[in-house]
Amino acid sequence: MSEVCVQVAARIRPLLPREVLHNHQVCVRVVPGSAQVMLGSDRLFSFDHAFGPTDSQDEVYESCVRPLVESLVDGYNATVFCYGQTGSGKTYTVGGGHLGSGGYGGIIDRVAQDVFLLLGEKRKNSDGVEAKVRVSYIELYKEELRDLLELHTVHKELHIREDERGNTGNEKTLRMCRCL
Ligand SMILES: Nc1ncnc2c1ncn2[C@@H]1O[C@H](COP(=O)(O)OP(=O)(O)OP(=O)(O)O)[C@@H](O)[C@H]1O
Repeated sequence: MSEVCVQVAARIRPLLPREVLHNHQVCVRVVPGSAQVMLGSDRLFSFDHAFGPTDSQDEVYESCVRPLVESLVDGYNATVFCYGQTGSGKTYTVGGGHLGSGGYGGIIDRVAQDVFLLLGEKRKNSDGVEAKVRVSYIELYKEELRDLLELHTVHKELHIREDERGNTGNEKTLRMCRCL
């Protein structure tokens, strides 16, 4: 991983069948062999990584996310933030299908697999290493938070808070932080 703390990757998804059907045209391309994206014929934008319609979930993960997971098990914080207009491919990239289903697995599946793999290696190679893995999966939609791991509390109001130690989370995760 380079020394830069924040990296930005652009991903261009393929046209969807219904877009092809409606004769939509491709208007944005990755400049071959570069991390630049050309909008129309003359507007060039540079990124740390640029992925085109044929680039796989694996390529996105290996270049952008795996190095972060490696840092994570060394004790660093890492965030992957996906941004884009509706239908641009955020869910596909982050959630995707399952890893087993023909390699379409998105970032979440791959991170989950690698976190345990790398922690296992760490435990094997160094004595006394202990790790706790906690997961929360919260949707923020129009100012409302929903706990996606507790579907029966879907309509329950959750609040993001900061505790006296500077931990940020909802009431439940903060309680867990206090227990650690
Ligand atoms: N790289 C890709 N390769 C193939 N299909 C893709 C790719 N990215 C997205 N798609 C398809 O494009 C459609 C829209 O993608 P997706 O649902 O991920 O968008 P989104 O940004 O999450 O939209 P929203 O903000 O509305 O939830 C889906 O049918 C998805 O399968």
